[in-house]
Parts: sequence; C-alpha cells; structure tokens
Amino acid sequence: MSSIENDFLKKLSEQASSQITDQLNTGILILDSQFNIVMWNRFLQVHSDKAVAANIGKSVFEVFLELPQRWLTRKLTSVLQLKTPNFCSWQQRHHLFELPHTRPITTDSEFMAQNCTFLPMETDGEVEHVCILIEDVTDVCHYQGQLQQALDKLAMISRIDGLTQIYNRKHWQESLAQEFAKAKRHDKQVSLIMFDLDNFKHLNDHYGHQGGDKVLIDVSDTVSNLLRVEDIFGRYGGEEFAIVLPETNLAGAQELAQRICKTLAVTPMHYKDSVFNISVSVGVAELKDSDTDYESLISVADSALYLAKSNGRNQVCTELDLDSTQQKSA
Ligand SMILES: Nc1nc2c(ncn2[C@@H]2O[C@H](COP(=O)(O)OP(=O)(O)OP(=O)(O)O)[C@@H](O)[C@H]2O)c(=O)[nH]1
Repeated sequence: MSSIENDFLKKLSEQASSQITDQLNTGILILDSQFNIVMWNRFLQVHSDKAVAANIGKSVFEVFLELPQRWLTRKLTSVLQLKTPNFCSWQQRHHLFELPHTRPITTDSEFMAQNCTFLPMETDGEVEHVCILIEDVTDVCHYQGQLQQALDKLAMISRIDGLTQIYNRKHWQESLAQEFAKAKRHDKQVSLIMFDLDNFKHLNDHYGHQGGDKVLIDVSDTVSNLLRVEDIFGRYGGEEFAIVLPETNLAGAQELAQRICKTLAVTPMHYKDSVFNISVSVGVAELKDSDTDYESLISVADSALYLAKSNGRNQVCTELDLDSTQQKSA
C-alpha cells in the first residue's frame, strides 16, 4: 500500500471514530496521568453545557468541581498503576458528574444516575491515559426504586392483618420466636399477654358482623396506644389478640394487662348510632428457664386467659393464678 493510501485510511479511521464517538449515548472523557482533560465527546458537552475547547488541558477537578477528589484520585491512580479497568455503579454512588437528567419522569435526584467505567489506555505498551465512560442509567435507577417500593409494600402487607392493621398471626408468631431465641441467648426476660373479647358472639349477633369488625378495629387502636414501640402486637385469631413484651417480667406485664383490661372496659364503642361497652379477659405469662420453646409460653398465657373467662370475664389472670388454682383442686 502506498503512503498516500495509508494516510487516507488513517484519516478515514480517525474521522469515523470521532463521528461514532459523538453519536454515542455514553459520555467519554479521556484524562492524562495528571488527570488533565485530553478530550471529551459530544454527550458530555451537551449534558454538562461546558465547551470542550475551553477546558482541554485543565484538571478534571477544576472543571467538574463536584467530583469527589480523594476518592476519584485513588480510583484513577489504581487504574493507571495496575493497568486494569475499574467500575462504579449508581448503587455505590448515584452519580459522579452533576449532569441534569433529561428523562420525562420524576426521580429523587435532579441529576442523571450514572454507571462509570474507568479504562486504562495503552499506547506503545505504556498506560499514561485513562478513559472514563459515563452511562446514563436514570431509567434503571427510577424503575429499580419503584420496584423496591412495591416489594417493601408487599412485604408490609404480608405482615399485617387486613382488618385491624396490626401484625397478623404468622408475623406475630415469627416475632415471638425471635424474641424467645434472643431472650434465651442473652438471658433476658420476655413476657406474653393474650386477651380475648368477652361474649363477642352476642355482640356480633346484635350489631351484625360489620359492627363486630368495627369493635375489633377500635380495640386494636385503643390497645396500640397503650404500648411501647418495642412491644409486638398481633391478631392471634378471630377476637383473640396477643402482645410480646421484650425485656419485661411478669409484674410489668401484669400491670400493662390490667391497664388494657380497665381501659377497654371504660372506652365506649361506637357503631352507627349505638354506643356500648365491651370487656376483655386477659392471660399473662413470663418466660421461664424451663421453657424450651415459645409455644409453651403461648400455652401458659392461653390457659391463664381461659381461667380469666371461667372466673367471670373482664379480668386479668397470670400463670401464678393457674398455679394456685391447681393447688386448690389438688
Ligand atoms: N365480626 C367479626 N366476628 C368474628 C371475627 N372472627 C371471629 N368472629 C366471631 O367471634 C365470635 C367468637 O365467639 P365465641 O368463640 O363463642 O366467644 P365469645 O362469644 O366471645 O365468648 P367468650 O369468649 O366465652 O367470652 C364468633 O361469633 C365468631 O364468628 C371477625 O373477624 N369479625
């Protein structure tokens, strides 16, 4: 091939790569080993609104003041020294360059989310330049955020009882299992309150199922307001509720149980034009060294609850009352 043909092909190749580079929907920025700008493509010019010519030869940190200088210097230095590419995803850093995004969607940030790739550029066996590729991933970031929100909502829904908006039995029981294991491992106290509405069937018969539902909602709200944030309140079954009380002994749990019982007895319930009172029977149990599983805690609290029912309802019984009843009948 003649030297004229050679020069022609070289020129054609340079022009072709420059045209392609300018058509790309990815930012290209080339720096020398001192991190001075050697070139950037049209994408970066359009999005940064900075003219190329005026900035060639300047330090990248002088032109893009927003860049995290220490972090990026370390990253670029390692690319130059190790001669291997490096990467920074939008999940690690939402963006490096403050380029406004142009998507017709609302996002949390006014700037374009970016995946940045750092490439060592080899000339004659030496790496003296580094190329930064800036990929616009604003859409990915936006849809990923929406997906995460939907997943969080689903996870929440799967834990919540649809009627009362407190924890459902499955989640409540899982939480009890966790608290039981924690208390055993760290030798901590944990107590359990279970309560059941009295004569709820009569109430349902009188006010209808919707009236009953309204009472279940109002009872849940009233009790929720009496609890600490650490307490785990759930709907155990139809009109039966349960509360796990971490780091609480029997006396503390009994005090709260009395407060719940008395508060509900004096809180008027409203349904349509009717105002009426309800009551609950409550059972209380505390974790003992001999308990090998959390089910035994439920079983003792449940037995105490049924003792409260058989003793006349609208009252609190604890595992101590169970013991004295057993002693009397022995
Ligand atoms: N409205 C409504 N009623 C429910 C729900 N779940 C269970 N029930 C009703 O709760 C009533 C429970 O009745 P029982 O188990 O006989 O208990 P009770 O009438 O409360 O009597 P004691 O517990 O002995 O005081 C039944 O009529 C169930 O149909 C619910 O989600 N909504």
